[in-house]
This record gives sequence, C-alpha cells and structure tokens, in this order.
Amino acid sequence: RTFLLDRCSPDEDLPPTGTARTLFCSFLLNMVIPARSSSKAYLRGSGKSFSTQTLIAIFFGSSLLALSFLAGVFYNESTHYDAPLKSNLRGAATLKIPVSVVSDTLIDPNQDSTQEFFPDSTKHNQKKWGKIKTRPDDWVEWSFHDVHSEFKCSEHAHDHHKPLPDLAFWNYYRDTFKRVVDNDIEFDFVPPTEGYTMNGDGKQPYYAKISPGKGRGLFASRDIKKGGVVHDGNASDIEMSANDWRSMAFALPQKMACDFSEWTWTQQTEKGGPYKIFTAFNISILMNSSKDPNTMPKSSYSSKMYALRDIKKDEEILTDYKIYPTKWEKVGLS
Ligand SMILES: C[S@@+](CC[C@H](N)C(=O)[O-])C[C@H]1O[C@@H](n2cnc3c(N)ncnc32)[C@H](O)[C@@H]1O
Repeated sequence: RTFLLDRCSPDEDLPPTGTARTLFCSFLLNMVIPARSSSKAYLRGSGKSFSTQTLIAIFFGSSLLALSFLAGVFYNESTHYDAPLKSNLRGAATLKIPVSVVSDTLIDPNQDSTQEFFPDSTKHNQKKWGKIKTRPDDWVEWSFHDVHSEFKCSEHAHDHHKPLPDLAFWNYYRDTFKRVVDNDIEFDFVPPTEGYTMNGDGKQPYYAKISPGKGRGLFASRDIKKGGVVHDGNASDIEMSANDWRSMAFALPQKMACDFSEWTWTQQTEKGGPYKIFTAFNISILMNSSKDPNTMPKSSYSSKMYALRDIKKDEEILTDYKIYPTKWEKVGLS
C-alpha cells in the first residue's frame, strides 16, 4: 500500500508519469482505496484526477476493443465470403468497431427468426417450413443442384398443397435477404401480395391462387386486352450473385429455400451480355409455364410481360419459361 501511495505523492518523482500517473492514481482513489479517508486525502493531494464515470468508460471501452480484436483473430476467415461481409459491415456500423475484426457470427446465418414473423410456435413453424440447414464449411462451392438435392426440393416441387405466400411470408423472406445479402436493398413500393404492372395502368392485373397440378399460380383479376402490360419484371426483379444465392438458400428454412430455388432463373439482359441470376420478392414469381402461353416479354432480354391475346378475368396467366434459358454454369452455380 505504501508502495502504491508513494507513487501518487506530489513530492515523489516515481513512475508512472503524466497521463498514466493520473489514471493510476484516479484508479486508486476511486476504486481501490475509497473507504480510507486518510488515503483519499493523501491521494487528492497528488494533483489531477479522473472521475469514476470516466474510469468506467475507459474500462468498458478498452474491454470492447480487446474483445472485438479477439473475435477478429478467431473468425478472420469470415472476411473471405462476400455475402456475409456485407452483413458484417452492418454489424460494424452498429457496434462502431473496425470492420476488419468483425466476425460473421455477429449475423448468424443459421439463426431461426421465424417466430418474429409467424405467430405459431417454433416447433409448428419448423413443421410448416422445415428447419434451417446449418451452413457447411464448403458452402461457397455448392451448386444449384447440390442445394436442390440436399434440401429435397423435388419432393417440395411436387407438393401441390403448398400454402399461398401471405404478407408474413413475404416480410420474413425479404427480411432474410436484407439480413444475409443486402441490408440496403429497397424493395418496390407495391405490396408483395398484389399483382401490378408498375406503370399505374389501372387495377391490379392478377392475384395468386392455387393452380391444380401446378402448385400456386397467377390469375387475371380483370379482363386484360391483347398487348396490355401484365407485369413489369424489369422494375421489380432482383439480381444477385452466386454467393448471394447460396447465402439465401442456407439462411431460409428448408421448404422456403426450395421455393427460393424454384423462384430463381438465369437471364441475359442484353445481346451477348453476361447471364445473371434473378428472383422476385412478390407474387409475380408464381407465374407458371405453358407451351401455349398467354403472356410473354417482347424479347428474352426483358421481363416486362405483355398479353399475347385477350385474357379473361380469372383465367390463369401463363408464360413460357423457355424464353429464359437456364445456365447455372454461366453464373457460378454449377
Ligand atoms: C416460378 S415457380 C411458379 C410457382 C409455383 N407453381 C409455386 O407454387 O411456387 C416454377 C415452378 O412451378 C411449377 N410449374 C410451373 N409451370 C408448371 C406447369 N405447367 N405444370 C406443373 N408445374 C408447373 C414447377 O414446379 C416449377 O418449378
């Protein structure tokens, strides 16, 4: 005790010195020897002092820095992944700690947040949607078909009793994309449960309903004249990278991941241009295919859809998927 007190005596010229001495003596004064009034008086005579609040702030600040540094050392491999890195940036912004030391465990891709969006119990939700698969170490090498077969998506595709996606579904689905792919994404302004042309062209042209033998489908909500715009995918479809696609598949419960894979396609947006991966976050994605379609884009580079003939109210809206060739090998998913 004498040794410590001597170091705070104004008469002694012993280390520590300067700010370190003020910190050291403040710590003694506020934390270590607060009860001994004689010692307090002695220490107060030592000159400058920090308040208890400042000391606590310094203590927590340095602990947080040390912890974030250790987290970065243990999980620095996470910065090799492009999709979670975007989420890391968000984590870093919230915690105000350097990006280089943020780990992707802050945004857990295996986190089950279904209960935030669906009122039922986790057990019920898992029965309805399946479980979220743990993301394997080699997830960045998984192909479209690896995911499709591991998630048993053929079974899901043939299940014709899949529920119509409601608002809670779309909110959860969109939130997952924001959480694991792009927190800054701005979805289009039309509610995801509604059909639209996006050009203010009258009443919504379609609604979602079960289509016997095809799962869910789209049906005309009014008569649509030949040549009328049925849907403007150019304005609402979302493009993503192969790792964005994988991040989504591994963050969704199994059956939703299968929907996501059914709802993804490859497309060139200009002649000779690269193939890109697209999906949509609204009911337009439920449009089924036919060899005798009533709705098509004007070219394979566009996803603005027009009526090929007059379509009667409640008739199914059908396109021909062949217009967009599936080329997983050209987008890094084979
Ligand atoms: C873009 S989704 C369309 C929405 C899908 N019906 C659903 O319920 O999610 C594409 C999938 O729909 C199904 N589908 C589309 N057209 C079909 C058809 N003519 N007959 C049977 N199934 C079809 C296939 O399972 C296909 O993989």
